[in-house]
Formats: sequence, C-alpha cells, structure tokens
Amino acid sequence: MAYDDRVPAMSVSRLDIGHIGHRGDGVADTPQGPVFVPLTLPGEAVEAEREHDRARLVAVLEPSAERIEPVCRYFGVCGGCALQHWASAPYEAWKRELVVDALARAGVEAPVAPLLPAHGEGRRRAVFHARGTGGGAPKGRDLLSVGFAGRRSHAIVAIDSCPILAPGLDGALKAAWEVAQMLAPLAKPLDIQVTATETGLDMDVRGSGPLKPDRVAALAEIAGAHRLARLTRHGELVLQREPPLVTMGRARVTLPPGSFLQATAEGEARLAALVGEAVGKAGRVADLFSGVGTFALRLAERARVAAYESSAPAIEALVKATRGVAGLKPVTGEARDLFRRPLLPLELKAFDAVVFDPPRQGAQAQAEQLAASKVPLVVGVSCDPVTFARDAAILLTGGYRLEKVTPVDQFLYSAHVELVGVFRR
Ligand SMILES: C[S@@+](CC[C@H](N)C(=O)[O-])C[C@H]1O[C@@H](n2cnc3c(N)ncnc32)[C@H](O)[C@@H]1O
Repeated sequence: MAYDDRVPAMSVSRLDIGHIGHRGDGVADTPQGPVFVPLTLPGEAVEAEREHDRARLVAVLEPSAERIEPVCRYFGVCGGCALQHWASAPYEAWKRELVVDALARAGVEAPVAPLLPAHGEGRRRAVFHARGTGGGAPKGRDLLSVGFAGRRSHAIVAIDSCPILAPGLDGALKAAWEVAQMLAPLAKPLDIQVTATETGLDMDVRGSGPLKPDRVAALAEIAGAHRLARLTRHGELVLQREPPLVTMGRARVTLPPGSFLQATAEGEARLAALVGEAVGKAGRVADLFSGVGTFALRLAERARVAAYESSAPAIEALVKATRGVAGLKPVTGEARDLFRRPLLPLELKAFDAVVFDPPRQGAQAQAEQLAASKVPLVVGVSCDPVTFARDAAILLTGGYRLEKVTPVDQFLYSAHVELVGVFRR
C-alpha cells in the first residue's frame, strides 16, 4: 500500500483507532477530540503525524486481524477507494451501519436489511481527470497526469489500470490518455467521462474550451482508432460509430452524452428489483428524478408511468426508447426541475405509487409535497443516507411509515452507499 506523502511533517504520535468514520477514515478518540487517520482500522495502534483533527499514517504498530492486502497498487494514494484494506464482513457491517446511523440521527425508525453487495463486474462509468503542466514540468516529473484525484487532494494520480472498473471499460484509460496527450498543449484541466455501453465506449471530454478544426479532427481520429461507440466534447458530437445503447427492461436507450447511469450493472439490477418489488401491482406510477428510465422503463411493463427529470435530453431518450416496444404500458415524460417545481398534492392524486431517486442533495421540496399528499406508496432511492433520512423524517411527519430500508453497495471500497426505502400510509 502506498502511503500519502503530501501532508507536511508534523509531530509523530501513537494513536489507537476505535472505529471507522463516515468517510472511511479510522478515528482515534483523544482528549482533544476525534482524530481521523486514513488507511487504518478499528483496534489498530498506529504511528501518525497529526495536524489538528487529521493525521497521516506513518506506520501500523499493531495491525488488525481484519487487515487484508489491497487489490490495487495505487491504493493509498489514489482517492478513488478508501477501504480496500478491510475484510469484507466488517466492511459490509460498517456500510450498513452508515444507513442505520443516519436514520437514528434524524429520529427515523425503520428496519434496515443487510447490505446487498452489488459491485458485480465492476464500475461501468468513470470520470478520468487529466492535468498537464503545459510544458513547464519540473525535472523528472511527467508533463501529464491522467487518472483520479488523490486522497483529500486535487492533484491527479496518474494510473494505467484500475481493478474496480468493469471489463466493458477495457481500453478506456488508454483512449483517455491519448485524448489528454493530444490536448495537452492547451494546458487545460480535462474531465473525461467514459461509459461502457452495449455498443462500445461512450466518451465525453469536458474542459478543453473551443477547439480548432484540426484538433477536432485529431479527436475523431483517436475515437476511430479506439473504436469508441461515440466521442463527444461538452456533449457535442465529434464522432459516432454506433449509438451508445443500454437495455433497460424491454427497451433500449440511446444515452445522451454524459448521462447519469447507475455505477454498476449489478447495482442497477438490484435497485430496479427492489423498486419493482415495492411498487408491486400499482397501476399508475410517477418516477421522479427518472434519469434515462432505469426504473420507469422496467415499471412500464406493468404500470402506466409518468417520468419527471430536469434533464430534457434524458427525458427525450427515455420516451423515445419506449416507441415501438411491445408490451409496455403508456409512458409520459416531462423535463421539470423538481427542486423548484415539485409535484403538488393535486398532481400526485393521479398516482398509486411514487418512486423518487434524487441526486445527493436529496428531495426536500418534493418530500414536503409528498407528505401533504394521499399517495399510498412512496419508494425512495438514494445515494446519500443523510439527506434520505432528512427526507424520510418529513414523510413520517406527513403520516407515512418507513417499512423497510435496504442498503446496496455498488461503490465497493468507498464510503458511498445506495439504499431503497419503502414508505406507506
Ligand atoms: C441519482 S440520479 C437517478 C437517475 C435515475 N433514477 C437512475 O436510476 O438512473 C438523479 C437524477 O436526478 C436528476 N436531477 C438532478 N437535479 C434535479 C432537479 N432539480 N429536478 C429534477 N431532476 C433532477 C439528474 O439529472 C439525475 O438524472
């Protein structure tokens, strides 16, 4: 494991790690308060350089029996993973506890199921960052780094492999390096999003600013050489060999550039199964924050679905995907900002069930309207237990009961956890 060497030297002290905090760092309780020590485990005695409430691990003096060998050689430096060094059983128990804890803090009582592992074949979507020095690299340093942000740092850790990516992303890093190399003379920080689709890699390059035609042509050449399904720049088409397609239920969706997609195929399947099971026989369903239709397109096999989402291209892709598909009930879509214009109780009257799956901020405004509605069943999907717990408390105040919460782990080795909660009144 590579320990971080960017924190300036401070006084070294011995710390006893008591537990893992909500961001995946070991926590030592000291007379001055908690100190966070990344890369450590409960029960370990460590030597660490301390700066206020943070410390850099220098040495593990007494390792935990739960310590295991990380799967990645960049672990400890790369910020993508926090917990590759922990055995799976205590790691899974800790992740479930993140959900239990968030609910308890918000005063929400509900049974929490065991964590469902959902890493499957790995992540099918990644954003690589590329940073160049614009030709002024110090001696012995590379001019360009392509990879993920370092731990608690904006510096980019250059990588040439990542074991948590799905096989569908094979070749993505190589293509990203080539794109970054070609654009390096511009000295612009790039974000290169790559999604593994059924027809090949879909890449969207952001941050380059306007490009001269010769650079656009060079980008197209790279896309062709790597047989990318599509290459876009800030969502604008550079080259398309095949439309990037993803199957959702019986429908096939052409992804708009830079689309949201659940991080792993297994995670999507697990979340969709939990949502489907909860929705049951409801005949009229609203899918709020629908994206390109992860839930809506599957639910449409047995219910009329109205999808709402702020991204107009996502809604367009969702509705288009239903055309000509046999066996789907009617699906409508509306591009709508649900933070500013949540569905009101009068509109919610039209539904037997509502599914909501907001971004990390949660869906406070919509939860308030749901609390005032008479919808008998609400299914909440979330990637942030804290905002979910806040929204759940609002629904409970409105008379709902939170029947069950199921945590789902598609972000293996990280402190992120998804969940599905079922509310009834
Ligand atoms: C966590 S994603 C879920 C998408 C979809 N349910 C899925 O599983 O693929 C959250 C979605 O909320 C959308 N969104 C973000 N802010 C929004 C807003 N203010 N109003 C409506 N939709 C929003 C995003 O575009 C994104 O598609």
